[in-house]
Amino acid sequence: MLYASTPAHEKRRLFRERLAAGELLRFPGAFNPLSAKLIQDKGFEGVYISGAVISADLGLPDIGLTTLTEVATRAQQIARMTELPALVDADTGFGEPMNVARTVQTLEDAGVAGLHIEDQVNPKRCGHLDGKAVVDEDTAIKRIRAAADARRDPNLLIMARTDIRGIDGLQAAIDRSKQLVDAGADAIFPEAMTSLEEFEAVRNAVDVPILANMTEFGKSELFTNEQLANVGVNIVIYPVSLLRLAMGAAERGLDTLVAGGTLQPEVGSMQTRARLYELLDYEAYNSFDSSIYNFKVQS
Ligand SMILES: C[C@](O)(C(=O)O)[C@H](CC(=O)O)C(=O)O
Ligand SMILES: [Mg+2]
Repeated sequence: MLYASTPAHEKRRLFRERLAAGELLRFPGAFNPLSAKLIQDKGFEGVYISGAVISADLGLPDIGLTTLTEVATRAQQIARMTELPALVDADTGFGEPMNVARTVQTLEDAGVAGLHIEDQVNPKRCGHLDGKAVVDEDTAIKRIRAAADARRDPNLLIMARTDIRGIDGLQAAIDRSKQLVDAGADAIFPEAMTSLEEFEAVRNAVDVPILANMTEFGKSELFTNEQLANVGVNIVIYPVSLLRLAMGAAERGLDTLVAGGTLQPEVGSMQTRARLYELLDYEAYNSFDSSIYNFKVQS
């Protein structure tokens, strides 16, 4: 009921513990706090908070238009609704290294377990698009160093994302990943890897956890959990997937309504009122006042 009971520092500690255990941790992207509850209910290990989703949710493209305040607000709303660790996309860190430091402290206060900062220039774009540009080595290193130094909870996971693979190739991604680990990154997000062999090459080059981005309509094939675990990937994200599924369903529903003037044919595919109330733990609110949940719901 209300918010999750696990304090943020405890979520971070448990996240670190599970990462150290070496299992593949699955983080679907929550497009809102309610979907974070669903992700937890289905037994996943964590929740991803995607910059692309926050932008799309606001009706904007993912080109660095969102502000730290907007991202931190959404991250807090999502993170507090789940016992699971939340990993948030901090894009390029919202400015210079000193801004990156403030970004880290603000997101730490928002209760996330980890965040990633990428080496793209601004305006940035989706890592799976062509025509990206990255900052030089020195700037990329300064961002990560500032991030690592800024956290107050040593268990807050600072992940460095590099977008260089799509520009200068795999070897450049390996070199930069190593530099970012030396700069203090706790984990590496090699963006837009094209094959399992590429993930494996990054895995073998660094001594920290690595993340695979299984975004649809991108550069990577949608590898299975087993395939990713076999090449030593530690975290897999499905950043925009739930939003795409929900928007696909919403569009089909609206088409049905336009065509037939009623949503009756769609009711069978909707989440029921009973299931929604179950996810919201509606009945538990009777502990405040026994007249809150004193009705029967049709399922
Ligand atoms: C992971 C990502 O940074 C995100 O914001 O979710 C995006 C996802 C996407 O646009 O498909 C990315 O740059 O890969
Ligand atoms: Mg992003």
